Amino acid sequence: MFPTRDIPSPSSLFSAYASMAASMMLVRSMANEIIPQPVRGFLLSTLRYYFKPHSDRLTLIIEENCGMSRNQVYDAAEVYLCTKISPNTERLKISKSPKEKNLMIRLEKGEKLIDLYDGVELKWRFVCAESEKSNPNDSQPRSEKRFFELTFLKKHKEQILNTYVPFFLERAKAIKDEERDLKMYTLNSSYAYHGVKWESINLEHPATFETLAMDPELKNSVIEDLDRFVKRKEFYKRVGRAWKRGYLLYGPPGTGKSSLIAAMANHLRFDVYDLQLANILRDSDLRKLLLATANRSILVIEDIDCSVELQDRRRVDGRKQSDVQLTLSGLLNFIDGLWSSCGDERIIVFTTNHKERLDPALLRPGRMDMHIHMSYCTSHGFKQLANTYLGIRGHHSLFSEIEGYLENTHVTPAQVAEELMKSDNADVALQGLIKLLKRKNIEGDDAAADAAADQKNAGIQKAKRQKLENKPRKSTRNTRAKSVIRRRKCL
Ligand SMILES: Nc1ncnc2c1ncn2[C@@H]1O[C@H](COP(=O)(O)OP(=O)(O)OP(=O)(O)O)[C@@H](O)[C@H]1O
Ligand SMILES: [Mg+2]
Repeated sequence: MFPTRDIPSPSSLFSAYASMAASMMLVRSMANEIIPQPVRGFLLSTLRYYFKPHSDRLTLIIEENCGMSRNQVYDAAEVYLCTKISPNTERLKISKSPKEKNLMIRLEKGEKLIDLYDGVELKWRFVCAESEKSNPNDSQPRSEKRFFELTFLKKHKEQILNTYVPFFLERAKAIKDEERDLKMYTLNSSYAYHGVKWESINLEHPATFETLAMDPELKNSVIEDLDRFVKRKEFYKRVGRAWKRGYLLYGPPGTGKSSLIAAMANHLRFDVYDLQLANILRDSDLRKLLLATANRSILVIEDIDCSVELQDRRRVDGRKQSDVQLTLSGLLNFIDGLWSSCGDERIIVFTTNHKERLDPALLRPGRMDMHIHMSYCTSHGFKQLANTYLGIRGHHSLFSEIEGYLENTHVTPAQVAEELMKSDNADVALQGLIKLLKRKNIEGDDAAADAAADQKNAGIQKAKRQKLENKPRKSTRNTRAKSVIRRRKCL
């Protein structure tokens, strides 16, 4: 049952209203006489403010521009809200420019949506309003003012401003990173004449951690290491270290070092700077180049064992010796010192085919955080490649033969991948691989026999040399003695 109330008659309502209006007029005329005008105005506006019904909601207006520049909160909201589109949304805008990979989806004007954050309900509305013309005779069309309205209960104001807004700014950044093309920067070819410059192209390397054939434990530890690194901004700040991480990738050619770098870049959505040291002459140029690199990037120095043989370069390129002033210690000191503290989220990767040839300065503990060995193809690596290239997920009758060969044959993942690409027919491709493995196996045996023979020969040669070294010394002494005698005789 609904509670019943006495409903006043229209005539009683009218007389109550008339008497209230009369008393208001009386108060006003008395006030007009007693209270001076400025004070009266102030009192009236204060009374109006306090007796106006107040909403328990707060609305934030997020305009497209702030002064001359774009409002980052607006741009972030636009991107973030695309992920919140509900089945109730009726109108959306879609677009795609030639340079973009994906469709861009945005709210249409007047559309509303609801977001939930930590149990708080947030109402969003996208508004496009035509701005007023300052001069009504102006023939220019009215400009459109776009903004978002974000409405929520006032009691959540602190939470929304301090955590929700930073949260969607961060989310939008991640979404944009995901959408944008990765870049690969290389040194421009006319470097010597036009000074230090990076040139970029889109990095469209398809390598990912899923397609990379490598020891699964090692692969997981690299992924975990990268993920931990990007999450540790506060940690690096707290312990007073530059937010950088160094990886040394070593292994024979064709074992996937460059592919691993591409997989890292694709995983983190970081740009890559490929620093070809052979093109740089001076430490000062190197510094300029390094300072021109952006945050959230991977600096790659490939074949470090070859590129730092600076003395040899002097002879090769024929430049004056004074022109060539790039040193490994200059590079390492700068990377460890100034450069890494000038930016955030820096990753440095060195690669080499010969770890044993590297300068000990590079291998010193603390210099490269992780040493990653990229090995010849293992049975696990082969299965990964068979899955990627031939789509074989489970077992295949030729696998055991192949795995048997792989145990004692040195074949790189690049060579295996090349064989597997030769036919769409899995049997044909795998037979081709077996042939290669057999050949390699024989070559390997021959090579081992050759190596053993070489070793034996080397032993014999060494013994002979030692013998000869002993003889000449005597003979030299004899010759010298004879020549002295001869000279004396002459005298
Ligand atoms: N571990 C791997 N997993 C998957 N594919 C691989 C792997 N290693 C090599 N490949 C294939 O071989 C090609 C060459 O490999 P990559 O350039 O990564 O080798 P690398 O170790 O960098 O060789 P280099 O020492 O000569 O620079 C790659 O494009 C890829 O197709
Ligand atoms: Mg490489």
